[in-house]
Amino acid sequence: MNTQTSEKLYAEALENIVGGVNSPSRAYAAVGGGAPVFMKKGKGAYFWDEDGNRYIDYLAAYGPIITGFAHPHITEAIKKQAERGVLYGTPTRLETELAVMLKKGIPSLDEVRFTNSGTEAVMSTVRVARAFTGRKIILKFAGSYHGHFDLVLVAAGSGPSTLGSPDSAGVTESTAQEVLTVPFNNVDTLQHAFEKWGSQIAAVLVEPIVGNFGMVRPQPGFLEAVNEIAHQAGALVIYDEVITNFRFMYGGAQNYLGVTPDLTAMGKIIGGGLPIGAYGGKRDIMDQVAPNGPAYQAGTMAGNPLSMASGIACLEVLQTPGIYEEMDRLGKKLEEGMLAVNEEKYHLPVVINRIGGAMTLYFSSHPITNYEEAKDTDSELFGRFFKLMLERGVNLAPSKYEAWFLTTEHTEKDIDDTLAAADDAFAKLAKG
Ligand SMILES: Cc1ncc(COP(=O)(O)O)c(C=O)c1O
Ligand SMILES: N[C@H](C=O)CCC(=O)O
Repeated sequence: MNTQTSEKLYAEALENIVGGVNSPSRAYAAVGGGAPVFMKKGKGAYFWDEDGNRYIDYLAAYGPIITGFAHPHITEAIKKQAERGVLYGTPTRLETELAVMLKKGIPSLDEVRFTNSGTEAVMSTVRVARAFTGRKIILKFAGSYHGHFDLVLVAAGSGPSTLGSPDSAGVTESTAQEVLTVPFNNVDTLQHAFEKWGSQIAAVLVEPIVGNFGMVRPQPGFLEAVNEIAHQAGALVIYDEVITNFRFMYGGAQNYLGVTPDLTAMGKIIGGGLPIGAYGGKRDIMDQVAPNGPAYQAGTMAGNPLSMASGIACLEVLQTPGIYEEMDRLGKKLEEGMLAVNEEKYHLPVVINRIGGAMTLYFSSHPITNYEEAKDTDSELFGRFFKLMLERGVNLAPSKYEAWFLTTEHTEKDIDDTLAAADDAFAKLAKG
């Protein structure tokens, strides 16, 4: 495969953009290095790089592109809005329209507020929880990722853990002291943390289904225990649904699992690929937010008409009957196909965690239920697998900690082609 143009563009980018990328996850540091492929255009489940190579894509831009690239309904909505102006700095009917759609999908939202990114959304929920409870400490789970504001860059997963910097430089010791980190899926340590610090904990911040040390389900009863322990101590529960909202069904992971938080942070899919974040929850808690209450949060671009129009169009597409069932069916076929071919021919240590159309393949001989187990998987094998798949025209996220996302545009043939690529890649790995 010729990737000369990507290599040239990467060299130029390195001269001008720190690390050559605008988000560290996009570098290939965790998969053996080299120039990331530079994409030029995308359509449906495929994109094409600057050298004209075509890839079946499972990155989905780290999750937002659930309807595939350049979906006609979303593209049309963006075009129409762009012609009317991209930003007004006034309220628009689009904001209420999207807010109502979010509320219909996720019934725990009495009121919402839009932001420009998932990071801002989570950051705002933390501020609101502190304002509401008058407490300082946030308890979160090791290896989860909640964006890049200071507080959540303590023991953070995804990009930070991939690059070996889960505790970012530049985060002050006093900020780090405001965070407690415990293992996911472990009620005992959660209970102990609350026994010691309970009266100072403002909120538990949790990805209800983890997407940032791979896809990891909560064990039965775990999220119920989180609610019970937190509420007993007077703390709130915040779900970070930036990855999971509208991912497995038309609603949140909270609907999918049947558990309800006090506050929810959202992002990615709800903007249809344009920058967005949102947060919401119970009315009495959300009424802490300015102009109703004393917790300030704002944004020049927040609720901008382009992101609203794109988000509305994306959620309209996701209301198509059967769409989530089909992503689940194709995801299952991909999961079972890779496991079967490996078991039959190669016997590599492969574990796949899948929920609907989102999955992670780990090179591991043990199940993955928490961050420690995700760390203890073979990074070197994953790096080689990633490159072998890329050479065979299949694009994955360049990290063993990220998810593969199916879109509404992947077809049976795409899955068959991906399975053929995986068969080939496994064969090379098995040879050593
Ligand atoms: C669970 C979770 N929370 C928050 C974020 C931050 O969102 P953004 O990158 O839009 O700031 C991400 C991803 O980046 C995420 O996966
Ligand atoms: N896993 C992260 C979000 O979901 C990756 C996004 C990024 O860091 O660019």
